[in-house]
Amino acid sequence: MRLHRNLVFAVIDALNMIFNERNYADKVIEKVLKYDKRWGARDRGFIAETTYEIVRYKRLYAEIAEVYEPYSRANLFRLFAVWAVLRGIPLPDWKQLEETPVRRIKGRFDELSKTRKFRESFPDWLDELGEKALGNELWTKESAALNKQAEVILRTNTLKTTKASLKKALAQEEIETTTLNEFPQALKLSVRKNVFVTQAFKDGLFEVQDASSQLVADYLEVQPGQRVVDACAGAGGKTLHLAALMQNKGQLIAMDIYESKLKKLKIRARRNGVHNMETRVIDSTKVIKKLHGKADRVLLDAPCSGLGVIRRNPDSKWKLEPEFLERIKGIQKDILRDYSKMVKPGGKLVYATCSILPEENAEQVVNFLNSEAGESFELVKEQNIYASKSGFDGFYMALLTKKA
Ligand SMILES: C[S@@+](CC[C@H](N)C(=O)[O-])C[C@H]1O[C@@H](n2cnc3c(N)ncnc32)[C@H](O)[C@@H]1O
Repeated sequence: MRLHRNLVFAVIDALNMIFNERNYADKVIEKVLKYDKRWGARDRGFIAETTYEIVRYKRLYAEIAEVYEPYSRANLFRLFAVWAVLRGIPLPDWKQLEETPVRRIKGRFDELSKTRKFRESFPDWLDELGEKALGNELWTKESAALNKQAEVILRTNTLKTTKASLKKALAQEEIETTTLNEFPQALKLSVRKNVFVTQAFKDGLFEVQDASSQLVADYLEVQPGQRVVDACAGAGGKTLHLAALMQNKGQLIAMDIYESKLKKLKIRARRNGVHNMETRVIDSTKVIKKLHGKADRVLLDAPCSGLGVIRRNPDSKWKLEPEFLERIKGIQKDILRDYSKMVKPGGKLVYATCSILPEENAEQVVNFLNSEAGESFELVKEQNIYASKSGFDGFYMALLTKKA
């Protein structure tokens, strides 16, 4: 591989915005990719993937390069040089890469790789937390799996098409996909491509949604004609799936505390041909109270640490803080206590997170069941999904029923 100056400079700019200015990696990459319209798919892929890789391994590369935050431009080039050397990419004779100590980099890599928190590049507190929560063996595998690039998975929108027809439509647009056995509506891209520009996407034939996430709506066992509440709907990845499972029949109420997210959901719903959904902003407790005892099904896809989806958001390793985890656990507890009241007797509730920490998952459910609000509920089943075992995002889901 030959390194191109303007692409490498774009990576350095992106790293500066992510590490020093603390912007979100996905937003930064979106911005940097707009620098030059002439860049092709391969150039864009280089910028995005190289930036993500250096974000993933920030701690390891910084230890190898012996550089500390905030990173000067010269030090960002040193991080880049570590990435290039470890990949075996020949370094060009640019002045920014002069005097790169290739042998020393390889030596330090071998030494530091013996220690998990350096090898997998996790902050001390998170590495300790992961080991305490999952045990040494599972966390060692999981921390490695969370550093793998996530594949692109699509969910067929069964309101508009079938998986087989979607596969064909995408093939006509030169997008090859394979099916995944345990996921009825999923297609996996054989080669990473921008699927948002396809006609199939514009026609609402699919949404991009990780395979683990596709299990959540199924878990709620919805039926056409029911009243279903998605209480933490966000931009509605799971709401759209619920609408499809309900075959557009019944009432689907999507809620969130952020109106901006629900606005995005409305746009997606239109594209998906969803007609049975309405959105409600949770701007007071009244919004929830109005629905007490009225819902056949309630989905609580709760806000969480996102530890299960680090493959997609590697910068969250560096943004997450112990205080945030404590705060979010409090919110999860409140959500379970307050929103579960919307379930009618005999109805069902799913509590889900994209975290792998028991304290956000099974322990929240146990505490809820032992509380006054939870005494009329029973746990039917629960599932922990680990990236190291499934190859997809880490997730947790629990199905509860309210006694009739
Ligand atoms: C894991 S995300 C939801 C993702 C979404 N269900 C999907 O599939 O695309 C959690 C959502 O909960 C929302 N949220 C945070 N606090 C909340 C609260 N107290 N009540 C309702 N929603 C809340 C966040 O704005 C966020 O959109």
